[in-house]
Amino acid sequence: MAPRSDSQRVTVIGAGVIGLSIAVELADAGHDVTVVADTDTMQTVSAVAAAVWFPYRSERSPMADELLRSSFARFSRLSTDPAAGVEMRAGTVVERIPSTDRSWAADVPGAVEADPRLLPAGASSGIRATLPLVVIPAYLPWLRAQALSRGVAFERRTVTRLGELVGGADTVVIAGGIRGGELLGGDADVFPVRGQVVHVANPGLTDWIIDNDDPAGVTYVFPRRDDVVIGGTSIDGSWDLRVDVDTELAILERAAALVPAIAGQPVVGRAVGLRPARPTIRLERVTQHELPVIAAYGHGGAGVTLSWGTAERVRAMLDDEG
Ligand SMILES: Cc1cc2nc3c(=O)[nH]c(=O)nc-3n(C[C@H](O)[C@H](O)[C@H](O)COP(=O)(O)OP(=O)(O)OC[C@H]3O[C@@H](n4cnc5c(N)ncnc54)[C@H](O)[C@@H]3O)c2cc1C
Repeated sequence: MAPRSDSQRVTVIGAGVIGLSIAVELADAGHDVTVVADTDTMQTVSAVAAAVWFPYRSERSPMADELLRSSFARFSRLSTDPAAGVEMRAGTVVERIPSTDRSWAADVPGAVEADPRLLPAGASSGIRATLPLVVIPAYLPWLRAQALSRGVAFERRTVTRLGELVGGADTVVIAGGIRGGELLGGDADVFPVRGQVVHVANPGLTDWIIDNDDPAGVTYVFPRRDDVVIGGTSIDGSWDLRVDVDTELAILERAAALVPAIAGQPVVGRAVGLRPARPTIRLERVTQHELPVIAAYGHGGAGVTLSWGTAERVRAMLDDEG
């Protein structure tokens, strides 16, 4: 895009899915973007994500619904580019509690009531839907390459205080995930929700299944290309990043009960990540700092799901007030 007269120098702190999406979006809008991060993208929480478009453990509100919608539309478009690693895949969301929120399905084309005969024992209902499934090992490198091809610069370091960036940036966007509040004087509302996953070889599955209210523990099976991501756990307040062997065995057992083809498949990977949870996503201008700041963190278990909507909001904030 041609340089614009009101182009800003923007430093984005964070190279997870939120920071990278924002960087691409702002570069597309003609801004001069630098991403500063102290973790390689493939070592972030984003690299642990399963990752299907679904509003798990994140704010539900009209604003969040808008982020969901715009991200869905963007991922749908990206699914036509095989290099991006986004695939539209059919699957089932199992419901065990009659009051389960199913408002997310309102904007999903073709979402229908699941055939009760195909649901696991104990399910009260379910939804069949075709959703974006983001193959993270392909998608995150692709996203970073998209940023680089738009002229985004990358720096690998820790930002210890915002004052360091004065003179080099007109606006700072904080996309620091679980650490998002640290540079803003702390944020007591952010907390980790520990998630553990195991990857097994893909026996030829394409359909995904989510059974979040399985009484034995949250269970999901997301076939990617060569492997299948199986989860999981959802432990509020736990900072423990170690893979727990007993937890892994229990996850495999629950998943095999749900999808028998999983049984006996070789384990090819395992991971633990801390979802950056917050009662509300922090997506706003923050004043009274050394330079203009936009906060963009606290996406819980839906950072991939909400990423493009978040990036579009940040772009609008810069354009409206830049
Ligand atoms: C097991 C599991 C399964 C999940 N499944 C899904 C799913 O199916 N769908 C979905 O949408 N989401 C899913 N999620 C949630 C998703 O992974 C997160 O919401 C998302 O990754 C958050 O992205 P982020 O960019 O905000 O943070 P992160 O990926 O954590 O990135 C934070 C970045 O900020 C940088 N940083 C922070 N502070 C500083 C600083 N001071 N200086 C320099 N750099 C800094 C870090 O280095 C890093 O680059 C899952 C999460 C887990 C753990």
